[in-house]
Amino acid sequence: MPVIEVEHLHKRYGDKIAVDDVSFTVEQGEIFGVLGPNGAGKTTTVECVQGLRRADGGTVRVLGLDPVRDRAEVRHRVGAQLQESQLPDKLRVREALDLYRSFYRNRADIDALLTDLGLAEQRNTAFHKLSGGQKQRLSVALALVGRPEIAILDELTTGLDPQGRRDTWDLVDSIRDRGVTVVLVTHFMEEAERLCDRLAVIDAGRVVAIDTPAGLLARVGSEHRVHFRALDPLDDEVLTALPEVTSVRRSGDEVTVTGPEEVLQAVLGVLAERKIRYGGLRVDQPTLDDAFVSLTGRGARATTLPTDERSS
Ligand SMILES: Nc1ncnc2c1ncn2[C@@H]1O[C@H](COP(=O)(O)OP(=O)(O)OP(=O)(O)O)[C@@H](O)[C@H]1O
Repeated sequence: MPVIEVEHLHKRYGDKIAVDDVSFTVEQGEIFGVLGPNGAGKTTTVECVQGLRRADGGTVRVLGLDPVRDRAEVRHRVGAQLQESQLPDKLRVREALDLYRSFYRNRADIDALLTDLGLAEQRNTAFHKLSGGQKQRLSVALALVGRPEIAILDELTTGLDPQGRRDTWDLVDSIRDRGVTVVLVTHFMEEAERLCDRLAVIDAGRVVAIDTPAGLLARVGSEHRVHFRALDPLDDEVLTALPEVTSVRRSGDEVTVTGPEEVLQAVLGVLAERKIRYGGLRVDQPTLDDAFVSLTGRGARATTLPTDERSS
């Protein structure tokens, strides 16, 4: 059963079209990703879902409600992550949770939440003394303090180190395990691949694909790329003659061979057979980055708009 239904959402800021035409549904209990480069319209889309912005066209239903007209009800049932700067420096972790809890009809057990989010030891720590990862966990805790049915997490791991990012991913899994539907806004491919059941890829205000991570990968095919440096003379034909090889590229003694999953074994076999020494062996598998590039014609981390347009 869908808990969020967005149909032909359109939103402008003055003359600027932030969201052109976006449609998707989110099913109960899933982690749904909204993925796209900076300026694609992700935040505007989820702000319309939360009822924080009024759409200029299309319809949005959340738990069967109109998020603008039924804002009060939606606020109780949809938890959203706060931006860091929205908390005063001196506010302590426990105080922040107590305060935000008082806004909600359904109230989470704060001690259990602190333990679950690994913040029990920081309960009396002032906000400005928390590390980046702890601040991030607190913002997630604040999104959960009203025991929401849906949690919207926007750019959750931006600014975290790799360990902090992995910890946060485990946290998102555990939120879903509590039965909460998660909408995750991100421009990190790896994050989307690791966490999301399905995702909408948004580019320049439009949905370019909605699929599972595996489904998106399948769209770019399953070509693997084997890179190595040939330390002995090697004729390209030795490689192109292999049935597993679809292409061979050379740059000096650097060789890149593409083919299906079996291409690595085939290449290693022929190098061993001909006693050709090699170094720097590396294999690239297709990633969501490749899927993104093939869907949109550019990398996910690229900014889509020139600076002057983004500042308007
Ligand atoms: N309040 C606003 N007034 C004018 N333009 C805005 C406003 N908020 C966003 N925009 C513009 O609308 C477009 C979509 O912005 P939005 O923040 O929704 O994208 P995003 O995909 O979330 O980007 P990011 O990953 O950078 O947060 C961008 O071009 C942005 O500059």
